[in-house]
Amino acid sequence: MALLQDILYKVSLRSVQGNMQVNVNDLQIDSRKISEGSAFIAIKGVHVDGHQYIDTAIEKGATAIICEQFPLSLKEGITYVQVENSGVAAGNMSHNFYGQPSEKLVLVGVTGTNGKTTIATLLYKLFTALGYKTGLLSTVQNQIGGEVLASTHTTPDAISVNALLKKMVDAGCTHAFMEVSSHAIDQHRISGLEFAGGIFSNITHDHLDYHKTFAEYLRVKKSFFDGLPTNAFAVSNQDDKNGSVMLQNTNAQKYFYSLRTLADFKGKILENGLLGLVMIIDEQEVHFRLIGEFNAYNLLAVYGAAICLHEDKHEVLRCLSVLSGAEGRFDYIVSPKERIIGIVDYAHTPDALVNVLTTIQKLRKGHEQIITVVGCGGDRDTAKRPVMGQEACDYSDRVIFTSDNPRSEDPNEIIKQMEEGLNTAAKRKFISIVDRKEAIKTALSLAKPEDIILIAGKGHEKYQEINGVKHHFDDKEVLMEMFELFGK
Ligand SMILES: CC(=O)N[C@H]1[C@@H](OP(=O)(O)OP(=O)(O)OC[C@H]2O[C@@H](n3ccc(=O)[nH]c3=O)[C@H](O)[C@@H]2O)O[C@H](CO)[C@@H](O)[C@@H]1O[C@H](C)C(=O)N[C@@H](C)C(=O)N[C@H](CCC(=O)O)C(=O)O
Ligand SMILES: Nc1ncnc2c1ncn2[C@@H]1O[C@H](COP(=O)(O)OP(=O)(O)OP(=O)(O)O)[C@@H](O)[C@H]1O
Ligand SMILES: N[C@H](CCC[C@H](N)C(=O)O)C(=O)O
Ligand SMILES: [Mg+2]
Repeated sequence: MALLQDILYKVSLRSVQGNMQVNVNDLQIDSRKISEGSAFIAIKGVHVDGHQYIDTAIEKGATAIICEQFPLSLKEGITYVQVENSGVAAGNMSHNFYGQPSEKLVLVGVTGTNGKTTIATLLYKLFTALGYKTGLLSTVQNQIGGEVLASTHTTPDAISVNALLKKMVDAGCTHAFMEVSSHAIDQHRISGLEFAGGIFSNITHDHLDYHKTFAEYLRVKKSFFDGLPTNAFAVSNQDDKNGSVMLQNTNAQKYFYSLRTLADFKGKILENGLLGLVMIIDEQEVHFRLIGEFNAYNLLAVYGAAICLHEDKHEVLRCLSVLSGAEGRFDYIVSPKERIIGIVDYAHTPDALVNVLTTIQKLRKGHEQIITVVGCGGDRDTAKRPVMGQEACDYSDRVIFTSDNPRSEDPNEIIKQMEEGLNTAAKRKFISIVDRKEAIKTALSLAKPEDIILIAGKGHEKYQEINGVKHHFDDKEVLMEMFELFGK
């Protein structure tokens, strides 16, 4: 519980009608979650305008309304606060309501098209291994020390972020690592948070359904770094075309990592195989369990951030060398009899798919076929579908197009779009099987001893979302079931 006036600290107000000294029991951006004595923040969303739920919120017990426009008629006994931007207000108000939790621990945000979960999870594991009680907000799961909480978003809404950070503070966490998605930046889910540092992984094609242009996607990602304070650090990828642009206007202390040129955190790959990576980092040779060049970048980002947080370099590398990555990222199993390698990976962008497939190509000894099972999510960027379709065929011997999470779309239509524009060579390699289980089964039936099967796009996900219903589905579980069924 807090005074409305206090939780409006730092919020840009336009006008107020009613009493600012009222107690607020709870803060909500969703009228469906309102209880007695709540404050309701009306946000203009992608689908509907929260302002149309103001009266419903009052009927359910809201006593304070925060909005960008006052309703035509104001109700007696209710405090109405007009703000410049409801999304930004939600961020700042949540921060105040939950007692400024981000200022009570070291909070580091990770942004970029690919690698956020891997980097944030590695940082969580690293700092836990270094002896700190640590929190994590990620696509796969949220963690408060050892306690695991289900995750619904890559970056939760402002209220949930602050509620979770408060739980971390109350549980004694000193550090928290969180993914910062472009949707979250754009929707101000991170407004008001005090970051000790920010990390940039890379930026490639994704989410153009939402951001419309690549320039806008880049601008949104960059605004995270523009907003960092002077005492924070910003660690960026020197080898990404936009790695420098990202930090161009930040006030934070700038650092770069690179595998190719001189940089604050310079790495070199000596070996890259199924057993992991051998790298030289800061003149020290280290063996890591993670696979592929893209993970060498993730490891450098993690190393750089740990050094910025004043951890001992030898200790950091020693702890990092034994860590595994995040669930469902290059997760592989070898079949017992025919030594077929099944890889489950979360590659759901063109860049990630090429990275994972080129990594697999480098791992093969020569004769093995690469069989890829891949789909694209519904209600998401449609432009990436034909690109991912072509790439899968370019880098594999056989490809099975299937469903990812169709959501509200017809999965056959999505597959059709993946097939569009395939070149002649690609057309000879693919078949389409809409049922994902059948697709994986077919991949197994095609596989000869020692072949490599990549099942891309869903990684750790334990469901398939079809028309608003999440049905249990686990790529790794199905893969193991098929290994057994075929006795391979
Ligand atoms: C497209 C998108 O990002 N949508 C997010 C957005 O919802 P929205 O703008 O569609 O909300 P809306 O339905 O238009 O409603 C507007 C407002 O009215 C309120 N409302 C609505 C109905 C009602 O009866 N009463 C009411 O008060 C809503 O609570 C909301 O505040 O704001 C909501 C609250 O924060 C999010 O839960 C929701 O995430 C949806 C479920 C989603 O799927 N988002 C994905 C795309 C996403 O955010 N992904 C990124 C990761 C992407 C990546 O990096 O790969 C993520 O961070 O998870
Ligand atoms: N640094 C990287 N560069 C390019 N691709 C990567 C990198 N790290 C991981 N990948 C690929 O991208 C996939 C997703 O990785 P990860 O889950 O770490 O990214 P993310 O940014 O958290 O994704 P999301 O936006 O869905 O939260 C991996 O399964 C792998 O195929
Ligand atoms: N965070 C990403 C996850 C995509 C995962 C993929 N399996 C899909 O459903 O498209 C998103 O919400 O766009
Ligand atoms: Mg993620």
